[in-house]
Amino acid sequence: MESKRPLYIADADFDSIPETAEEGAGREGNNRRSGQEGRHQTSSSPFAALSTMSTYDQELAAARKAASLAARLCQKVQRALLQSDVQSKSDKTPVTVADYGSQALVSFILQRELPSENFSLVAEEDSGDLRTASGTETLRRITEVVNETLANDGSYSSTLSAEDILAAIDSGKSEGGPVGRHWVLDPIDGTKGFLRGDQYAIALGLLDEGKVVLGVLACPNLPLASIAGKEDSNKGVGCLFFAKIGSGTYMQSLDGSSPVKVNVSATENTEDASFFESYEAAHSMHDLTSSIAKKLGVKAPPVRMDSQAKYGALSRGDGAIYMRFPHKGYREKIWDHAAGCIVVTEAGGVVTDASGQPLDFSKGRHLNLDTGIVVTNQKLMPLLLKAVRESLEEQVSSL
Ligand SMILES: Nc1ncnc2c1ncn2[C@@H]1O[C@H](COP(=O)(O)O)[C@@H](OP(=O)(O)O)[C@H]1O
Ligand SMILES: [Mg+2]
Ligand SMILES: [Mg+2]
Ligand SMILES: [Mg+2]
Repeated sequence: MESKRPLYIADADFDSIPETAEEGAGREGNNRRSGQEGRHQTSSSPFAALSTMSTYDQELAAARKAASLAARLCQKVQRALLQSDVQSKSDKTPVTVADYGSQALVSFILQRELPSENFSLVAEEDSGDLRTASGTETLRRITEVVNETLANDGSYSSTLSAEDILAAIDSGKSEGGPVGRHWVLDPIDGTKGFLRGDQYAIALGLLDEGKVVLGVLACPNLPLASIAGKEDSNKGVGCLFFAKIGSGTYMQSLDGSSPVKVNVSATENTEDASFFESYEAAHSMHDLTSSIAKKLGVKAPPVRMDSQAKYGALSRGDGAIYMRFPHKGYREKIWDHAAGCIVVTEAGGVVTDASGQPLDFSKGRHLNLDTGIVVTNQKLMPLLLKAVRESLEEQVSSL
């Protein structure tokens, strides 16, 4: 049964946030910080900063609402996925009714909640294929599922036409860049995981003058409890991670439980540090990450997972390292990392390219990267970068 409760999340919700993730969710996992030694705790209450800072609060509330509602849409489509809901894009990657529907819904909600003449959205999908004769049925399904989701939520009285849906999707064509504010959206990150019934995420970030200032990750198939050491990690109602610059990272269940603050693993011991990587070998070189893990003495096998759910899981200490090394020639997109990056950094982690440089989200729709992306805590990063350097050198010399 779908809940009909509107998803609007007011600032007052922060009043009930418990002090730690353990308190709120009764989670397992033994490799996290014992106390709240987070960088942003300047007062006895972890929420003082949130309640006094007004910057980006409205934007964050709108982003949480948009991502939560988009997650409901995706869950509905995933439950009843039809073969006709899946298309292939010109670059041969898959796209579904849910990718388009999620993008239309998030775009609609952001524009409704935050009316602005300067609305700018950098998003993955466009309506090109939907405007062709073969896209007509897909567009009908998208329109239907978006309107059903809006009607079930009940906060808006609007019914969107097929033209409104196309326009909402195409608002995502912005080029982003270093000036002004730009929303960055991956309506379904990990479409291949979504199709397999595995992990996927709705990833929404906000850039202000080229920097990510807030991020929301809705992960409908990620359990609220730690997945560290678990075989079956696809249960429960799903998680919503959110972070605002200078205010830490919080997690709540997608059905609206109280948010809890999360922190990355504090482990300083590489042997205990399990690592995440893409499930898809085509997205990241598994042989290279295996050589890096070996140099670090990592004992556990890699945790292979689709989407930015990896950043979410890392932000709460389910594992300590995430490595991503695309095959030669691939250009990373900003929507694949913007939300995940701030979710991890606000939880005390570090995200860099393979040479240790921070990711630069100000260059347009792509990231200009040196080889790969690595993520871990501050203590482990120098060791990880050293192992990466050595493994990359060995890879070059073996050619
Ligand atoms: N050859 C490739 N190398 C690296 N990443 C790729 C790729 N082809 C697609 N991707 C990206 O990898 C993302 C999924 O990452 P992951 O492997 O962590 O699940 C995809 O996001 P979408 O699913 O939104 O298209 C897509 O942007
Ligand atoms: Mg895609
Ligand atoms: Mg993606
Ligand atoms: Mg996507």
